[in-house]
Order: sequence, then structure tokens, then C-alpha cells
Amino acid sequence: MPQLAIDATCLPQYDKLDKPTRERLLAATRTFRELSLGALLTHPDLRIRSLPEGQDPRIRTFRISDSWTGVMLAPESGETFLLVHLLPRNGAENWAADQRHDVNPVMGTLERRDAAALERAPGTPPSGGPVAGGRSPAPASADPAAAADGPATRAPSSRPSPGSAPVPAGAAPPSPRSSSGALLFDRVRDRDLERLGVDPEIRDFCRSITTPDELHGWAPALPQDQYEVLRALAEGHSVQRVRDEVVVPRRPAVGTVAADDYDTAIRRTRERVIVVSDNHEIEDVLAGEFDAWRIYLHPVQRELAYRPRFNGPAKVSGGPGTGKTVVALHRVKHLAEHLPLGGRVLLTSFTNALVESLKRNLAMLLPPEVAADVDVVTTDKLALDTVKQVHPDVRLRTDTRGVFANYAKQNRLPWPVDFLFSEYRHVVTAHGITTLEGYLDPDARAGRTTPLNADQRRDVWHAISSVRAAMRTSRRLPAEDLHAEAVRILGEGSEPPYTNVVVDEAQDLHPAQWRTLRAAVARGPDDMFIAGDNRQRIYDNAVSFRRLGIEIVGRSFPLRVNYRTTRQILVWADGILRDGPVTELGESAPEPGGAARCVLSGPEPELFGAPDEPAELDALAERVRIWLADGIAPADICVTARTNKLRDSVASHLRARSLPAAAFNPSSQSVADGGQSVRVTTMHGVKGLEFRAIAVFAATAAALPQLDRVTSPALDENQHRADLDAQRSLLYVACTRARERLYVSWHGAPSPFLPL
Ligand SMILES: Nc1ncnc2c1ncn2[C@@H]1O[C@H](COP(=O)(O)OP(=O)(O)OP(=O)(O)O)[C@@H](O)[C@H]1O
Repeated sequence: MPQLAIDATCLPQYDKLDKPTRERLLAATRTFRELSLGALLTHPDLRIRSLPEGQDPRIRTFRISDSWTGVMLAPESGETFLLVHLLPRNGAENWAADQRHDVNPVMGTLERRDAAALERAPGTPPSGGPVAGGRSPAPASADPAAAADGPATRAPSSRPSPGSAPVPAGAAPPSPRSSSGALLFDRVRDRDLERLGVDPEIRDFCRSITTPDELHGWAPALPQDQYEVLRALAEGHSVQRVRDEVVVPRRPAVGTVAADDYDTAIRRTRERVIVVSDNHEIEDVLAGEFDAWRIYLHPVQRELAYRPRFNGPAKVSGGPGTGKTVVALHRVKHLAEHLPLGGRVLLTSFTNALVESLKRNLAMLLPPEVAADVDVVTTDKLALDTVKQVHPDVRLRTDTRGVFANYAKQNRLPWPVDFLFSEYRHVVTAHGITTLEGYLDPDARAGRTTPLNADQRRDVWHAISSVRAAMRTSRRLPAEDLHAEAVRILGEGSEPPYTNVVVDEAQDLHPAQWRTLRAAVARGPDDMFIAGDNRQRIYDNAVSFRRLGIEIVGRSFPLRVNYRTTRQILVWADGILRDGPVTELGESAPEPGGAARCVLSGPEPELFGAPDEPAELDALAERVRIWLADGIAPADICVTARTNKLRDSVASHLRARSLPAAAFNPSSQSVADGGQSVRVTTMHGVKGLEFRAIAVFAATAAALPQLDRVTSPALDENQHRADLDAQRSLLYVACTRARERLYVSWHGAPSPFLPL
């Protein structure tokens, strides 16, 4: 039976069809799936036609209506029809005659080139890709420099138009090729281009390109995967890196795809091609009623999410917006679909808000019967539930520091409460120390800068033990102790509760939480899949996976394409972290170099320093008003402030200026007034979320860093630095939630974290 596949580049055209034409197209797609090949080719309504003699015999047109035509690639082998374009009837044949579809000789993917435009080269810019504009509004344009990385034009709730994005407004038009100066690909040998899948025609063509802008201008005409190879080389990446990051993930695992095996190539090009399996799905895909991440994965993302097996814990890291959560969700899908009888998957994250968001997304990806085998809970909830099975009356305590403060006061201890609390959190529970001897071990306090002699350690241990005993008596345990107890209980059980554990936002978990996760799953293939980014660590937890028995070596994978944030915003935000190298998640080594590439491009961030808070509020209101006037929906705008108090005050000030604004609840992802208001929340509250426009309010020296949350250097210099880094990351997280617009303001002296 024939099968229909859809090339994502044709989807934006669907917007231009009126309702009856859309219905006819849907009926046609149904016919494709229901009739035999012979019946299809002779179907009286579809009127499937080949192009005139001498042109590509694999291209066929079919009738959608009197005025609209569909263009398909109909391979001679196999029965998969690929819908490549929807066009007004009189332009369809001409367009089809200009295009050529080939199987990439190395990657085995299906690519399209505008053969006519390339033939007219040199010097003539291409006529533009098949996508005649994306869905509006699309204020941040797809950056042709990165478009070929995958689904590119991602206007809010819009679909991708991979590899064929039109040249964005404002981008430099393709420059006429200059005969002077160096050529862009001088340093790359023909042999290397060939190994990277660049075919002879494109090799010749690229030899005379002089600048990256010129190459970008040709993006719509070039075969998509070859364009990505060239773009990565043009960015200065080595042949080896381009091979590893662009070619290998696309290449078949074994063998090659024959040049005439279009059927296989279509099925392998999953970044751009959707092979639809039922009518309902076709309607969703054509109508754009889905989030792109559910369907399109970058080859690297797909390879990680759907790799049949990792021989042990695996880690995916990468900067903000590189799709770590997307990969984690797809990995859960893969694991849940391959569970042994009675098996269960745990998907976990740090906060309730993150878990709620994971639940919502997972429900979009998994059918209910598969989702039933997946638990999505915070690690603290996992520990609490585990402990409650044995001690039903135990509850989670959140005021631990206060208990330490009371004890220190009552007993007139010589140490500040922050010191005591920090010893409890960052030494005793972080290292899982259970005895005085353990605490007296010379290595126990490695990294702490305040020395303690043996007598002092005994006194500190006594104080900490007393506070813990009191908390145990009250049956309200802090998270750290709850986890220790959960680990004990899990260790006594006959079998760990989970077959696989998937962790998102892993950078924020405390070692005690990791121990629970380690104990919740038996060691072995696919036991743990971990996604995170140390740039975004906003709680003061640093961990060593090795010390926790999580052996990642050889299974650590970077993601390097940012799908969320424009290049302009990311480059600026990266400046916030300028002072130190980013360390690898779960290790102390610096992360290997290689900045993320951004799919989107847009305006530079706007910065405003006001003389005082009222002036800053006025400017914020003005900014929000401009965004609304630009057509950004209120719910796509988020204002962040450092504290709950400031959040409430900003929301009421905006409302007083007749702007729709309300405090935002990150867990329910709704606003207090239940309406479509501008979201106002804390910097912590935006973690894991994204908005078209973000305003960071009061990035003021007096508020950021918030010094009452930072350990004094006199108490511990290392902890002081770690606390400052966590606040710096908080600002970074807030700024990188913005998809298209970022506005940062302050009054008086600006925060020292700002890259001004
Ligand atoms: N292959 C893809 N195609 C289209 N969109 C994608 C793809 N991968 C990720 N995205 C989109 O990019 C955005 C960021 O993805 P995601 O939240 O998974 O990134 P992340 O690395 O977990 O981000 P962060 O660490 O900043 O929270 C989301 O809107 C997601 O839908």
C-alpha cells in the first residue's frame, strides 16, 4: 500500500489554502493511503501527472483543486510518496522543473537543491526557497546560518521550515562573488569535502564563495545537509568536528543508501520528513496542531533519545535551549516503550514546577497506556514516598536553617548559624557522613576554607547530631535527611523500584538526592539518563558523579544547537558567565569548548539604567506596552524580579498603568487572575520555561547578588564563590528564557554580573 510522507518545508503553504482547499488536500492524502499504487496513478480526481519529457521522472504533480497543485516525489522504487510542495496551479510545474532531489552520497538523506538557480551561478542569487514566508507573527527570523541545523523558523506555536528558510529581513543579500580576496573554503581539500558528503557540483560551486554571508544567501538553493556541512566549515570548525557533529549522526549505522534508493532516503530524513501513519496525524501535521519538538529532532538528539541501549548511565549536557529536556522526554518514550513486564520508568527533576511541566509535555508524547508506566515526581517526593512506606507519619521540613538557628542561640554556640548549616549541608549530608569518625577524617572537609581542629570538629558534630535528633523526634525531616533514610530503606528492599531513571535539570540536585536516585534503580544498561547544564546551576549543589557511583565515562554527549534563543540574546547572556570556565556536569573539569549555534536571529537585547525605581518602573511599563503593540500576546511576555515581594509590587505597578499583568504561578503555569495577562514572576520561577519576550527588572547592584543569600567569605571562601556563582547563574537563566526579545533594567548601580 502506498504511504504518504510530508516534507516539512511545504507546510507553511498550508496556511495559504482556504478551508475547502484544505479539506480537499486532506481527502487527497487519505486517498493516497487507501488505494493501491495502480488505482492511485489512474485516479480521475487526483490526476497524477509526470513532468514533461526530459525532466525528472520521479516528480509528479497532483490536483488538489482547480487552483492548487501538490508536487510529490514519487520514487520508482518503493511506495512512499513525498509531498514536497503545495503551489498555485500555474506555478507548480515550473517550480518542480527547477528542483532536483538526490540521495546524499555519504549521509544517505534526501536533499533538494534549486538546480536552476545553481546553474545560473555564479553571481546570481537564488530565487528563494520553496517556503514563501513562515507563519506570522515571526519577529525573530530563522537564521539561515543555522537553519539547516533542523527545524528553523520557530515562531511561537509555529512549525519549522527546515533548511529552506527565506533570507531573513535585514540579512545581507548574497554578495556578488568577488574575484579578489581569500575564498571561504580554500583551506578545505576536495577529498575532505567528498568525505563530508559534499557532491561534485556543490564542491565546484562552493569553491568561489568568499564570505559566510554569501554562503547563507545561497542556503535556500543548496542541498540541506550539504549546506549544513559548509556552514559548519565556514564557522571555522575542523573537518573532524564537522564529520562528528554533522555527518556521522546522519549517516546510516551500517552500509550506505544507494543513490537511487529514494524510498529509504525519505524514511531516513527524519529531521525534515514526517512519515504519517494515520489520518488524524496528517491533519495535525498539516494544520500545525503540534509542537515541533514532538516530531522533529535534530539527528544528534534523535540518536541519543532513541539509541537502543547505553551500557550504563549516560549524560546529555549543553547550554540553554539546546533541547536537553526534549531529548530526556523522548528518551522516556523510548524506555517506556521497551520496558520489561512490570518495569517502571522514573522521570524526575528538581522542583514541583519543573515536574509539572514535564508531566504536561510527556502527556503530549506518550499514549496514556504507556505513560501509565512512568512516574514523574521530584526527587524529594520520591524520597518522601519511600520513607512514608515505612514511617507513614514523616513529613518534609523546609525550615531547617531556622532549627539550626534556634539551637545555636539556645546553646550559645560560638559559630554563626550559616557556618553550622553549611557544615550540615555541604559536608555531612553531601558526603553522606554518618559517624564522628567520618567527620574527623582529614578528607571529610576537603575544599572548606575555615579550618577546624579535632576538638572543634567534635563540637560541631555534636551540635549537628543534636539538631538532627530533634528533627527526627519531631517526625519532620529536612530533604537531606529524608534522602539518607530513603537510601537506607531502598537498600533493604529486595529490588529497586525503577528499571530506568531519567533526570532533567540535573545540575541542581544535591548529592543526597543523587544517592536516592542511584539506589532507586539497579546498576546496568540504561539505568540512568541525565540531562543538565552547569551554567544554569542556581542552587549551591556541586556533585561528582564518580563519587556517587554514577560512572558516565564514555557516555557523555554535548548538544550544541540552540532552538530557543536568538543569537543576539545568547551571545549577550553568555557574557554574564564571562568570569570563569563552565564545568562539566557532575565533574570538576571544564566543559569542552564549542559554543552553541542558534537557529534564530533577532534584535539585540535592550538595556536600561534608571536613576531610581519609579523611573525604572515607568520604563518597564513603556517597554511592555511596545511589545504588546508589536503583536506579542500578553501571555508570551514575562517580567522577572528577584524576590516575591518585588514581583507583587511590579505586577501591581503595571496594572496601575493599565497594563494586563498578574503574578505567575510556575507550577500551574497560570496567572493569578486566570487570564491572558503579562506574567510577572521571580527569577527562580522562570526556570525551565520560555517566553517570546522577557524583561529582567531590577538587575541592580543592591539586589543581585542578594547578599543575605551569600555565605560570607570570612566563613568560607569557596562557599562564598559558589553562592555568588549560583546567583550569577540565576540571572543567566532568566535572560536565556527569552526567545526573541530581552530587556534588562536596573536603577542606581547595575549588578556586577551584567556584561556592560
Ligand atoms: N529538534 C527540535 N526542533 C524544534 N524545536 C526544538 C528542538 N529541540 C528543542 N526544541 C525547542 O527548543 C526549546 C528548548 O528546548 P528544551 O527546553 O528541551 O531545551 P533545554 O536544553 O532543556 O533548555 P534549558 O536548559 O534552557 O531549560 C523548546 O521550545 C523546544 O521545543
